[in-house]
Amino acid sequence: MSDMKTYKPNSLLYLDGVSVSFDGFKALNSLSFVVEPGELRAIIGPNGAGKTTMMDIITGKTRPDSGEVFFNGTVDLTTKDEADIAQLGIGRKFQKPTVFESHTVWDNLELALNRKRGVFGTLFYKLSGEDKDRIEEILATVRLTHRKDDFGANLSHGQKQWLEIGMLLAQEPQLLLVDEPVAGMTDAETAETAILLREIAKTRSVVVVEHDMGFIRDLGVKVTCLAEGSVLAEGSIDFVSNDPKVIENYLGR
Ligand SMILES: Nc1ncnc2c1ncn2[C@@H]1O[C@H](COP(=O)(O)OP(=O)(O)OP(=O)(O)O)[C@@H](O)[C@H]1O
Repeated sequence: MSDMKTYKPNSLLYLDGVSVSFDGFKALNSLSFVVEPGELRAIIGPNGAGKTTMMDIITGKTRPDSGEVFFNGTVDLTTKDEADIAQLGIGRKFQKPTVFESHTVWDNLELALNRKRGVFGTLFYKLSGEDKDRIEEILATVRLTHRKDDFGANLSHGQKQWLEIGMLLAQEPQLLLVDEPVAGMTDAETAETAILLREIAKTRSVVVVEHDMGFIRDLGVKVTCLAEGSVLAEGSIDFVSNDPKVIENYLGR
């Protein structure tokens, strides 16, 4: 029993019975789910279901009142602060893009690469060939090679979102949490984002929260539907979207 408490086999992210209340309101109510290494997971659910709170718990912004949160099978995230958790390899992309508008796409990525090194590393830092290769690789992944010399300000909304995903990739997270990436994107950008996230999930795990059901369908991965702070249904998009509880609480609204 005690072994089970400290080792969660074959999980990159493990939540069990996580609850948190704000002024007596249960934002999370015994939330449990597991993300495997290399998995891309989609999270859906109505407004107020607890999706943002769930990400706040994983990243150490909010502490659960009860429940277990483990990273990589053994690391108890409830004992770590936000900086520790980022350092452990959990990256979070908020809904609004926050790229440096007066810097070029390339410089944004270079800055993100430097951030990983910390102050001391940056002091004696000169861009190595290896770093340049990594930036080129990230540019290709986030579809911005042709825009590398353009200022952040001149990118489309979708391209800003991709650049920010690229900036997170520069920090080599093992787990990437992405909040509503396609809100405000064109249809073409939305379709491309599904492909892009699938590519990214070949080398790390990704958890993506979205309301856009067409996009979720394009992802073609396991879906977890939250409602009232816990899991309502989980499985393929067809399974989840045909669940009467999901229709009643979310899709049919
Ligand atoms: N810091 C807080 N203080 C008080 N209430 C909060 C706090 N954070 C979240 N809540 C409440 O908890 C509930 C869950 O909110 P949460 O933002 O996690 O839902 P969500 O699924 O992300 O919704 P949305 O799709 O609208 O982003 C909401 O009713 C919200 O008002």
